[in-house]
Amino acid sequence: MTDSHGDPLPVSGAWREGDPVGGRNWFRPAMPLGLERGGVLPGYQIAYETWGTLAPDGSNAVLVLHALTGDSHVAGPAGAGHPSPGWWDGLVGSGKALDPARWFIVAPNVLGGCQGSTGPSSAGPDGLPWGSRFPGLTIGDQVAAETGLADHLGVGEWALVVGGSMGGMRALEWAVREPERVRRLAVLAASARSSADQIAWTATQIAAITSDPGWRGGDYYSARPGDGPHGGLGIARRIAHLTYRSEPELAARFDRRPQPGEDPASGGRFAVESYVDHHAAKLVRRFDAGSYVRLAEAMNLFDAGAGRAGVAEALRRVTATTLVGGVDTDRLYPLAQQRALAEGIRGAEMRVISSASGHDGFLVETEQVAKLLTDLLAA
Ligand SMILES: CC(=O)SCCNC(=O)CCNC(=O)[C@H](O)C(C)(C)COP(=O)(O)OP(=O)(O)OC[C@H]1O[C@@H](n2cnc3c(N)ncnc32)[C@H](O)[C@@H]1OP(=O)(O)O
Ligand SMILES: N[C@@H](CCO)C(=O)O
Repeated sequence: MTDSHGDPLPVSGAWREGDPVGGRNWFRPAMPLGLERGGVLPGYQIAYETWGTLAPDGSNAVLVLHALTGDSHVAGPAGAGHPSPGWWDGLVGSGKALDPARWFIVAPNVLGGCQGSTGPSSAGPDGLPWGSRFPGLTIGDQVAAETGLADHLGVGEWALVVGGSMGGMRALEWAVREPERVRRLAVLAASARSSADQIAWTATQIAAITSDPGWRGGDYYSARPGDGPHGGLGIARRIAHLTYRSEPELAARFDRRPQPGEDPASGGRFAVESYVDHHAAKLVRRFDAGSYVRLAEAMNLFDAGAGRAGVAEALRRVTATTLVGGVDTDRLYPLAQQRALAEGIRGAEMRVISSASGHDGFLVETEQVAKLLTDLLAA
């Protein structure tokens, strides 16, 4: 099976020998998953990694939920089956905020993703890639799959559920849907429902992918290598990446400088152009366009208040000790959205992460996030 670049998908990577703290496992429930938008998903799997050991009384389990293009590899180096190094390496490990000596840390790859969990690039019931037949998912469906994983692992109640961005949506959904199973909650750089601005940015990214002739209606997996919608996926990433960073940061880092050795006036690139090209190329090498579209749709549909008499009512269900974090320069999920979340959840505390990096601040400012989690875990 190939990705949108025509390269083999990194879906079958086994646990790497020598990984100091983690291993990847698969949860394959026997029951199909009924979906909120209709239909069922038969025979799915959730890839996950764990660090540490579940305490006999089950009190030390921590669920870490990744963002749009993240994966189960929260910590540790890149390697076979892990195209990127751990995205929160500064937070998980000996002496860190989430120390495996104390906590049993679980990180699943999201349902619909492409890093081990079932998604559009996975084989469907007939053995062929799901492609366009892969059903539309919601954040609620993804959390439902994760509750199955929690049952499988013997985790009745999470000591902490934490996530940023799309991971923050899932963390919030967990605390609203399963309040008795979430003792502490950390929602970072997210909101209770996707805003018009977020929907528009995401829809534009989806359009970039689906208008690439290589998309083939979502059924490009048997195209010859290199013939998938990698151009469209790269444009989607360029758009997304700019929303993840801040304007002052780009000005300070790149200004109008040309990329070394290139002249923008003669067909060369500005340094900032080369920077977004680089991030596009990197994502295209490690991510599947079909997953990007399905996950982006789920984010756009997210509204914690849907079917629950509105956001205020939904947030009232949360019983977890809650910390909401936002990044002061986040132009995609502005602070006002996290403030509203913190106001709506009983007893929740609001923390502001100071960063030049915009939305990506929740990934970059690991020291501040570590402090936030350490404080919450001490509560
Ligand atoms: C929670 C999650 O699930 S998120 C998933 C995790 N990973 C990703 O999303 C990967 C995409 N990257 C990102 O989102 C961000 O880069 C982060 C948050 C991971 C890291 O942010 P930062 O440390 O600030 O990195 P920054 O945005 O400056 O990018 C650095 C890269 O740009 C490259 N770069 C910088 N300037 C230029 C330039 N002018 N031309 C080309 N490349 C450039 C660097 O060489 C570096 O490359 P590398 O990442 O291949 O080593
Ligand atoms: N850089 C992150 C940000 C999304 O919130 C990602 O790609 O998942």
